[in-house]
This record gives sequence, structure tokens and C-alpha cells, in this order.
Amino acid sequence: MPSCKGNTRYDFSFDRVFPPACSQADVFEEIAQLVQSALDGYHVCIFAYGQTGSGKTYTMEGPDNLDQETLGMIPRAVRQVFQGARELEPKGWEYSFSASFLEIYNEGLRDLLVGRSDQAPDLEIRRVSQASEDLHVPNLRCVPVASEEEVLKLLHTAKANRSVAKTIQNDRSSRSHSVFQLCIKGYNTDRALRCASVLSLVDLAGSERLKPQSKSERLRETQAINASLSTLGLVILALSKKEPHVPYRNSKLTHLLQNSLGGNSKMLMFVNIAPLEENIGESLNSLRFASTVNQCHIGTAPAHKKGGGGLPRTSDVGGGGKGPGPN
Ligand SMILES: Nc1ncnc2c1ncn2[C@@H]1O[C@H](COP(=O)(O)OP(=O)(O)OP(=O)(O)O)[C@@H](O)[C@H]1O
Repeated sequence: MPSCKGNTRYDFSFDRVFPPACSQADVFEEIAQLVQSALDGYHVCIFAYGQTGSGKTYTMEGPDNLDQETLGMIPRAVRQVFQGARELEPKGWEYSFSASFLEIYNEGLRDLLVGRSDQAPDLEIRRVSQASEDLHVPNLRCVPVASEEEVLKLLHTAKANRSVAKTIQNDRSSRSHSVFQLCIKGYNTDRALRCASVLSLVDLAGSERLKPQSKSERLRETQAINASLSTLGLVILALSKKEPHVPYRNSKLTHLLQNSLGGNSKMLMFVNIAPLEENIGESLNSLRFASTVNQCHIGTAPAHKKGGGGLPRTSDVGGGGKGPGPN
């Protein structure tokens, strides 16, 4: 993928490049198997990275005036998961699902499924129990869902709650990470098998570099965003190098996703690039970040299962993940 600044040409190489004319369906086709593997018991984490206005929300959710053509990755992924679960029913698999949607702003968590006045005051990431490494957010609304339509209603609620915050606090959504998670539990009573996984779809905050003239509030936001994006890079780098210490706890984003990054997970990152010349500096920055991502190979992911062999086989996506390095 060539990118030009003045007379200088920069070349980058990625698994796949989607030019502007590509449809949402074309993009989803690339991740469909990965999404499907969440039903096989793999944690799946999909990120959208890029500068503000480059199309991250469009990619993940779709535009405000959604139609079947412009549906983003989240509604398409949800549709595929429910369809896949139905197809596994004749093989004895029964699934249950629950969904949550939160926002991380200035290292604070906010539940996007409840209104501003009903927010739990102390949303924190905790271990599920002393004996477990699994993490959760007590008091976060986690809604049992049984159909695509039920999830779409939740997405609608989250969007409405986000736009209220956007009005109160000028364009806050650009400066927060949003994390949609679908928890998937599968049971096969005939064969005494169960699997559990989380499908996480993350719209990252805009990746702009700090502008020297930034006012103090904007400065704090940008520092928080840069620190968490950089930690995400360091976490993935540490996983790819199999380092003994992975700095998950250095940001709320990586701490929240700790169970979904690394060992039992598959990961994919979209990097959104604004095609305008005036954005070339940020675009190059994003492409460099993405290049480092592309060079990280984390290894083969074992599925999250209990019981004998014979998990549901819905896909044959190879294991492994890719991750970014720091800027
Ligand atoms: N592929 C596309 N086709 C048509 N319109 C698009 C496309 N991608 C983005 N847009 C439009 O560009 C504008 C900015 O996109 P979007 O809000 O998704 O950017 P973003 O990276 O999420 O920004 P922010 O960081 O502020 O949330 C929106 O009006 C969106 O509808």
C-alpha cells in the first residue's frame, strides 16, 4: 500500500487493504471466519484503530442512517453468531448469550446500556473470584440476549447514550474507547461438553498525536488515549515475545480485555485511514503502528473448553493473533 508525502513514497504491506469503494459486506467477509470461531470457544477481539473521523465507528457500527448495505461489523458479527448457533443445534449444541457495551473515557468506565443518571458510581474491573483469573465489571449491565434483534436494540440504546454524552461534552465519543462484548456459552449435553468465549468489538479512541496548543482538559484526554493505545501495543508486543510480564494493568482497556488478549484469543485490527492529503501525517503514523501490529505473531490459540474433545467446528480459522507495537 503506497502512501506519499511530498516527493517521498512510503510502502506498507498488510494482510488486506480495503480501498474506499469497498462495501461493509466486503470488509465483513474478511472477518467472518474469525467471528465464527467465537462459537468454537475462542476469545475473539477485533479493534478499529485510526485518527478521529477516519471511519472507525462507520466500520464497527455503521452510519447513523443504517440500512442493510451499511450495517457495520458489530451488527453483522451478531447476526452471524446467532445464525451459526442455530446451525449447530442439530449437532446437540445449545448456546446462551449475554451482551454488554461500555465506554472508557479518561481511564474511567461508563456503562453505555444505562442512562447518565442510572450509572453505577463505581465501575471497576475485578476478578470474578479469588480462585479465578477471570475478570469482570461488577454492576455493569450485562443483558441476556436470545436473538439478533435483542442485541440491535441494545446497540441502539448505547448509541443514544453516547450521543447524549456527546452533546453534553463536545464530541466525547471520539475521545473514548467503546467496547462491545458478547459472552457466549455453549453446552452439548449429549457429549458433556461446554465452551465459553467472549467476542469483543472495540472502537478505539482517535489516535491523534498531542498538539502543543492543547488546552488542559484536551491534553489530559489525549494523554490518557495515547497511554492506553501505547499500552495496547506494548501488551501485544509482550505477548508476541512471550515475555513473562505483560503490562495489562497499565491501562483500563488492556486490563478489561486481559482475558481476551493472548493465550486463548484471536485478534484482528482494522486500521482506518483518512484519504485526505491534509491527514497524511496522522495516516503515516497509523500505518506505522499497523505495520508493527502486522509483524507480531502471538501463536496458536487453544479453544476455551471443558469436557472431552470435539468442540463445535464452525470454522477452520488458524489460531494466532496479531498485535500492534507502540508508536
Ligand atoms: N466507508 C465509508 N463510506 C461512507 N462514509 C463513511 C465511510 N467511513 C466513514 N464515513 C463517514 O465519515 C464520517 C466520519 O466517520 P466515523 O465517525 O466513523 O469516524 P471515526 O474514526 O469513528 O471518528 P471518531 O474518532 O470521531 O469517532 C462519518 O460521517 C461517516 O459516516
